[in-house]
Amino acid sequence: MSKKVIVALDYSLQEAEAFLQSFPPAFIKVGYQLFYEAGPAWVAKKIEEGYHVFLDLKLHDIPNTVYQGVKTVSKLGVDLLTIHASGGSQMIGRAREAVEQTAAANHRTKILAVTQLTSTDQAMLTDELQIGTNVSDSAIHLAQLAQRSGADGVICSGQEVRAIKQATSSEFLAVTPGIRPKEAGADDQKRVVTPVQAIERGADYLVIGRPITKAKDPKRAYETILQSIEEATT
Ligand SMILES: O=c1ccn([C@@H]2O[C@H](COP(=O)(O)O)[C@@H](O)[C@H]2O)c(=O)[nH]1
Repeated sequence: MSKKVIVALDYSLQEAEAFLQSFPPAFIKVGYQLFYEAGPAWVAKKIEEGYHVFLDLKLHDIPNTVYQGVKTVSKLGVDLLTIHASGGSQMIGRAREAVEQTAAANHRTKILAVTQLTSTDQAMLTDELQIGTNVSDSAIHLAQLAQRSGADGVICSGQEVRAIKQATSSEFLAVTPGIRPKEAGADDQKRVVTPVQAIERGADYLVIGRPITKAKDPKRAYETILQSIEEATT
């Protein structure tokens, strides 16, 4: 069960190392802040040490540029890598081609396509971005596009995970950030659910950052979340 919760290490390199010394989760997410400072060699070292790594680079560019970038980073052996679904079918297809080409005998990086960021709400989609669809409908549409184009799964809010599983398939991965235990504040997240809600709606992995990393006792916060999931599923 502990592999279900991916801890987002939105930290400097020094902070990340200190965190992992005090409490090593099985699955870690490396985003811009840590990757830009620590670099690919650090990620490769963590994989060698036994961590499962989700590299959250949210690539979004022309198909060839994404292909070249994915080819380079997937050689590291990360489990999960993000691109944006809104990059379109060709871009997603090229990302899939890249991970197929760099796959080892027993390992292939899985491509996850970001649907609508969990920090986006309806008002932002309509008023700022001038996209005239419902935010959940848009996430479902992008998930179907991602599946058709070769992604292994999506990043979505727990609010849409059930509908996305129905519109795609149970094997198509749904990875959900925007997770907030009841007692935690939402911060900049808009489409949030609790850990138990995400699991009950069918999420394959939960991505959790600040409710763990900013807690007074991160290990305890992590274990409390795992326990709540365990209790809800047994
Ligand atoms: O739609 C998305 C895509 C990615 N994220 C990432 O997940 C974590 C969430 O951190 P919290 O501190 O638990 O809010 C963060 O690293 C984001 O970059 C997301 O939140 N939403």
